[in-house]
Amino acid sequence: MTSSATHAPAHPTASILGYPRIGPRRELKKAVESHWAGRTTLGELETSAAALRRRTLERLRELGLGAEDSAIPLDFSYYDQVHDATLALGIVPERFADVRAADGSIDLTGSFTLARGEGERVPLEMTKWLDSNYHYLVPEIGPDTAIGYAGSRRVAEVREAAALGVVGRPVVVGPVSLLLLAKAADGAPEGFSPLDRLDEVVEAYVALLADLRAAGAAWVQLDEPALTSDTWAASPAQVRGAVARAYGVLTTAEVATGGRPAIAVAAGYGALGDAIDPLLAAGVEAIALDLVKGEVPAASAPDGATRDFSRVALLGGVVDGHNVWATDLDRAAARLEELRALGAASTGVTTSTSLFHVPHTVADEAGNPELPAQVASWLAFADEKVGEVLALAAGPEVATAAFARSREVAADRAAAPGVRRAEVRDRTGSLAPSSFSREEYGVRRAAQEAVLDLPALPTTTIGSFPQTGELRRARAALRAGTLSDGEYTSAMREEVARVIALQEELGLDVLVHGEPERNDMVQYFAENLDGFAVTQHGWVQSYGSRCARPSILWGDVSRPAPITVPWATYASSLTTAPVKGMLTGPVTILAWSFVRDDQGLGETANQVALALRDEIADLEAAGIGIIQVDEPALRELLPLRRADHAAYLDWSVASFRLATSGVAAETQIHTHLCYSEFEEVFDAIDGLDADVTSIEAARSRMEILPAVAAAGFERGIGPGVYDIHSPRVPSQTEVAELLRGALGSVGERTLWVNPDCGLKTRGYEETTTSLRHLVAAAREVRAGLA
Ligand code: MET
Ligand SMILES: [Zn+2]
Repeated sequence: MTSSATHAPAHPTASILGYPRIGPRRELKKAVESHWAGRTTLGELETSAAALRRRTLERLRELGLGAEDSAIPLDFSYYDQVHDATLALGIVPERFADVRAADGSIDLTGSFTLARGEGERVPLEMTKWLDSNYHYLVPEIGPDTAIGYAGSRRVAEVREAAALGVVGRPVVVGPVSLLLLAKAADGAPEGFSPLDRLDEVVEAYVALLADLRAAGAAWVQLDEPALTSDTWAASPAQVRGAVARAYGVLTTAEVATGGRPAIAVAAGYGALGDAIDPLLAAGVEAIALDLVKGEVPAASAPDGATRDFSRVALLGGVVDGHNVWATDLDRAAARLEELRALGAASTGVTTSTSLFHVPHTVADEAGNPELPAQVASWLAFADEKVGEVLALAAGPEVATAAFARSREVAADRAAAPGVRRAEVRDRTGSLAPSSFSREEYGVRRAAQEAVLDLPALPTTTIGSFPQTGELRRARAALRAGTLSDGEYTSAMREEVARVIALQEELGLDVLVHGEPERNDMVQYFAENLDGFAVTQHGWVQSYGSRCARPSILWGDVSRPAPITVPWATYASSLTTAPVKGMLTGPVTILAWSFVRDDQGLGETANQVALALRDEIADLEAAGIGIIQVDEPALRELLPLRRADHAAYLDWSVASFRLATSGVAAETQIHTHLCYSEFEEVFDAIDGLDADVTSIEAARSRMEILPAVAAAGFERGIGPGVYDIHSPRVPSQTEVAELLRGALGSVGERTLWVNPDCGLKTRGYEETTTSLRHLVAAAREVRAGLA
C-alpha cells in the first residue's frame, strides 16, 4: 500500500470525463476522410487535428474549467480511444506485424491500416463500447503477442496543451478494461484469456504513466468502464483480482517524487459495485463514479469491513454524459451530499461518462424548425453540461441562477403539452395480454403457405438498395429548398420503380421497395412520428470517422398519418410478386435515439410499438402480406449487469410483439438482426415470435446454425449468405455450398436465402452480380431437393 495520496495534487472540484472529439461541424471526420482519399498529406491532417484540439482547450477554458488544475481532459483520438491504448502497448496482430517500426512504435498511417484493413488483410474487428452506440476496435491478444510501451501521442498532447497554457488531464483506457474488451488472437490455445497477460500490460502502463508525468501531467485519468459490467468471461472475483494486481503495481511509484501522475480511475456506464474495494486498497488518488446509472457506494464492503475513503478523492458523476437532458441540479446536489457523507479526502463533481456521446452545443440548433424552442430549452449538450458541472461544484448558494433555471426547466418539461398525452396514455394503460400474442405458429404457417405460394428456399433482400450519389443529392437539394417536396417524391418513386424492375429481372421471390426515401432507418421514423425532434448539427461519433445524428424522443409517441404505406403500395402496384413492407422496430428506435428520461424505457417502447402497430395494420389493409420489422439493436441494449437482463428482455420482447401481433394469421412477419451472436439473445429472438428471422451469417460461414437447430427453433430463418460489409462478390458455388451446409441443420421448409443486411452502403455493380449469384445458387440447391 502506498502513502502517495497524501502528497497528491488536489483533484479539481469540477471536471468532465471527456468531450466530443469530432468537432462541432465534424471537422475531424472531414480532415481524416480527405486524407484517406489522398486529398491531403499526413502533415495537413495533423495540422487540422491540432487546430481542433486547440479549439477544444480554448472552449473548455472559456466555459470555466480550470486551465491549471487538470480539470480539462486530453482525450483526442484520430479514430478510437481503445485502439490508441492498444497501440501505446505495441500490440498488433500477427498479420499486421509490419506496421510496427523497429522501435516497436506504430505511426498514424499504421494505425489507420489496422483500423481499416488493407487488401486481403482484414481490419481489427469492431464492437460496441459498453451499452452505447459507439464502436471500438477490438485488440487481439494471444499468449505470444509482443507487449511493451511503444510511445503514445498523448504525451505530445500534454506538452502541446502546456504550450497553450493548459495543464490538462490525459485520458487513457485503463489496463483492466483494455484486456476485458480484448479478444483472444486467432490460434490462441483453448482457455487462454487476454487477462492472462495482465502483468506485461501493467508494466507497459507504468512506463506510459512515467512518460506522461515527465511531460508535465499532474493527473492521469484511467478509464475503467468495464468494471461496471459483469457479463465478461472472467468472474467478478477475477476482475477484482485483476484490479488489485494492476493498481497495486501502478501506484507503486511515488507521486511526490515525480514518479507518476496522480491516478483518477473513471468507472462510467454503471455501478462500480465491489470493484471499488481493490481500488481503495491500492490507494488510487481519485475514483470517478457514475451516479446517474450507478449508485453512491455503501459505507462498508460486503464482508462488513468499513470502507476507508479518507485518502481518496471521490468524483460524483451526476451529470449524464450519455443523454441530452438538462440535469435536475437539486437532485444532483442531493446525490453529491450523499457522496460527501462518506468522508472522502475530497469530493468533486464530474460527468457520468465522457461527453463524446452527446453533440457539442444546443446553441447550434437555434432556428432549427424540427427542434421546437421549448424542447431545446430542456436540453444540455456537451457545453451546457460543462456549465452544469460548474454550477454543481459552486453549489446552490452561489450558482443561484443556474439552480433556479434548472427548477424552471423541470417544471416546464413536466407540464408541457405533448409530454404526456391522454390519448396515448389511455392506449398503453389499457393493453390486454391478447395485444401481445398471435395465433400459434402452426396455424400461421399453414395460412401463410396457402396465400403466399412461395418456392422452397425463397430469396429476398433485407430492405435497402444502394443509396446512390443521386439519391443523396436529391435529399440535400430538398433540404436546401432547391427541390420541391413533389419533385423529391417523384425522384424517389422513379428509384422505387427501378429497384422493382431490377429485382424482377434478377428473379427474387420477395421484393422490397428499396428504402430510397430514408436518410436513416431510425431518423426517418422519428421525422414522421409525434414526440420526436431532430437536430441539425447533433452529430456524435459512432465509430472512426462515422457519425450519427440521433433523434430526440421527448414526448408521448403517436403516428399522425401512415408513413410507409404509400411507398409499399406503389412498389406493390408495379409487380405481381409479393412486396415486403419495411419498418424499424421499437427497441432499435429507442436504442438509436436520445430517449426521454422521465419514465421507464418499457413505457416509451410500448408507445412506439402502438404507432408501429397502426402502421402495420394499414400496410396489411393495403394488401401488403409480408412485413419486416427490423430489430438490429436488440442485443445492443442488453444491460451490463446480468441481474438486469430478464427485465430488459421482458419489455423489449413485449414491445416487438405489441407492434406485430395485431395482424391476421396469413400475414407473415419478418424480423432482421444484424449480428451472428444468435445464442446471446436466443430466448429473446425466440420470444419475438416472428415468422421469419434473418441474421448475419456469411462471415462466420453459418457456424451458428447447428445451435439454432439444437435449440429447437422451428420458424423461418434466413442466415445471410452474402457479406455486405465488403465489396467482394460471392460466387454462385460459394452461396450454394453455404445453403447446402445450412440444410444440414435447418429444414428446407424454413430456410430463406438473403444477404447479411441492407445494401445501402454498397454499389450497384457488385450488388447486382452478387444477387444474381444468390438467386442462381438458390435455384440450383432447390432443384436438388426434389
Ligand atoms: C442495420 S439493419 C438494416 C435493415 C434495413 N431494412 C436495411 O435494409 O437497410
Ligand atoms: Zn442489418
